Amino acid sequence: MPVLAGVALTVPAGTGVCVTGENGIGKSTLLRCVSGLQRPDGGRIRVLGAAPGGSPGFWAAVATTVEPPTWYPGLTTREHAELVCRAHGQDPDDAGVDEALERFGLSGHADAIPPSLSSGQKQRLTLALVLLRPSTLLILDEPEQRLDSDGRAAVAGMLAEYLATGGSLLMASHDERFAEASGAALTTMASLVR
Ligand SMILES: Nc1ncnc2c1ncn2[C@@H]1O[C@H](COP(=O)(O)OP(=O)(O)OP(=O)(O)O)[C@@H](O)[C@H]1O
Repeated sequence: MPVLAGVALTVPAGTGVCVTGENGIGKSTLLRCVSGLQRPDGGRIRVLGAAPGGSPGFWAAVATTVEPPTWYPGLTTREHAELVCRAHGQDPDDAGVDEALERFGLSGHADAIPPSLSSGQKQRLTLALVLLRPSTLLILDEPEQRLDSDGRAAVAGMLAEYLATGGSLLMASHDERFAEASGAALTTMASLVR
């Protein structure tokens, strides 16, 4: 049985869209297809003018948390952030690794390895890493999950800042207040079916 049928969605450049809807309705499947991590049986998906996922250029422009992160054995929180910066051609100091860890409340855990962090701290690190690297489009699956209320407010503010500086955002969320605070337009999964 198809999960998604007749779904149409456009995210204009420089805007944010948040898809809401009940458990199992297909939000993650949609984000996986848009990220090129899952291939639909039919239909057409264009991301930044091309098919998703097929080129290094796509992954240079698109930062996503749709796929759960895996951690490098023995590398600390700070080293993960430095690695992400270097992989994207940024000097970690210029990119503001320490500031990013501070913003995400991870300064005290900079020298810890990610598996030792709490689930909410791991989610903070995951978001810190996608926001630290340069990108044109963020694709986030329930970024608010496992965050406390201060963390949600802080991340919503950072997403609003990302949009204000020209980025585009597609996310799924169960928290409408969080999505609104991030500056994303809310749309229900059901309303996307034509
Ligand atoms: N790997 C898989 N194999 C088979 N079916 C899957 C798989 N992943 C998801 N599904 C099914 O696809 C449907 C949509 O799941 P999806 O994860 O996209 O929903 P969702 O809207 O993101 O849900 P949630 O709000 O719980 O995160 C569900 O019926 C689910 O059972």
